Amino acid sequence: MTNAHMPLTSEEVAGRPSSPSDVTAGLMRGTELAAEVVAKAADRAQAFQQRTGVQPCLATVLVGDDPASATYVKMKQNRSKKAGIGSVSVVLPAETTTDELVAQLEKLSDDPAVHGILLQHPVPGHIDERAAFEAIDPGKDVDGVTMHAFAAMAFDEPGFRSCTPGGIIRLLEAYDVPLAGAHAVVIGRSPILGKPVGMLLLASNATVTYTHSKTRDLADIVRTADIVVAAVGRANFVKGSWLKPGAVVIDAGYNEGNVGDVDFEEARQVASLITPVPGGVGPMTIALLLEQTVDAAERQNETVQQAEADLT
Ligand SMILES: Nc1nc2c(c(=O)[nH]1)N[C@@H](CN(C=O)c1ccc(C(=O)N[C@@H](CCC(=O)O)C(=O)O)cc1)CN2
Repeated sequence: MTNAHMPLTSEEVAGRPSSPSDVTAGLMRGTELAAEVVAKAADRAQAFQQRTGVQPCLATVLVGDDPASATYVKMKQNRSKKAGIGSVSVVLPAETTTDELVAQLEKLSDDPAVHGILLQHPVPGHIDERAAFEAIDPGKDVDGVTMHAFAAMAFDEPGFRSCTPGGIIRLLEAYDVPLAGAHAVVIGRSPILGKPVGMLLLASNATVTYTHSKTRDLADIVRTADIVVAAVGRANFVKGSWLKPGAVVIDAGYNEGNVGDVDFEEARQVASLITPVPGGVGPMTIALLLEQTVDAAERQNETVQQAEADLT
């Protein structure tokens, strides 16, 4: 672990009051780790462009006018640009049909100038989101949302990881959190977060318990966890009293107003390490997206080179 990954004490958290009697968790600083990941991706993007004359390119697809989704897409485009990654923006009206969206994603999948595709979740309710995700070429699924990516995560095979889950694992590794044999409790079972993060933890030999809105005695189960991943989508849902002293708490919530799924003030007095919101998991999501876009460009270029070599 580099100095940049040393946990912050509460005293270092700008704007947060602390008292000498506080027993507080160290902070897992996603912003700093994400900056390192993005800097490396930017170097690779530049080297790729110098070598091939082609700029790695991410296509973002936004359906409808949800302001939060529009903000996240803008953040992804801005950070791509800063990292020397090109972006193509597709914005579709809220009344877009599943067939129209699928056609658009297939078109981007066939476009050799596009290396990665991101469909912003959630799409409007009338759209079959699974059908839309599956229209993304698995080789361009840099957001790790296709069944192909999920199977690769489940079988611990190389492939693109779902970005938030992949970012969470990188944070745990950077802070030397032992995963093998640890009991990880995942709260939430969404296809982009809860389900894949459990698969990745399992691949790292953690013992994983999935919980969700219908789980009985949730607090009692959470209290047995060495690692808690809160991905439930409800602001301040996880209370300090639910935590085992010394637990590592990953708050993957992104509720309105930059509020996480964990009651931070309570949890930090019980946990050993905790991700803040903002500044924890969120920045890692975008960092993984950019890193995987460069991976995709490199892999696609190798495939083209190989095909050309096979022809000669
Ligand atoms: N196709 C996808 N859709 C969605 C994903 C995803 O990974 N793929 N994740 C979420 C939202 N999300 C990205 O889309 C996201 C949410 C929050 C952040 C973030 O960095 N938040 C900051 C605070 C915001 C700010 O700086 O203004 C933080 O936590 O520090 C990034 C990405 C749903 N949809």
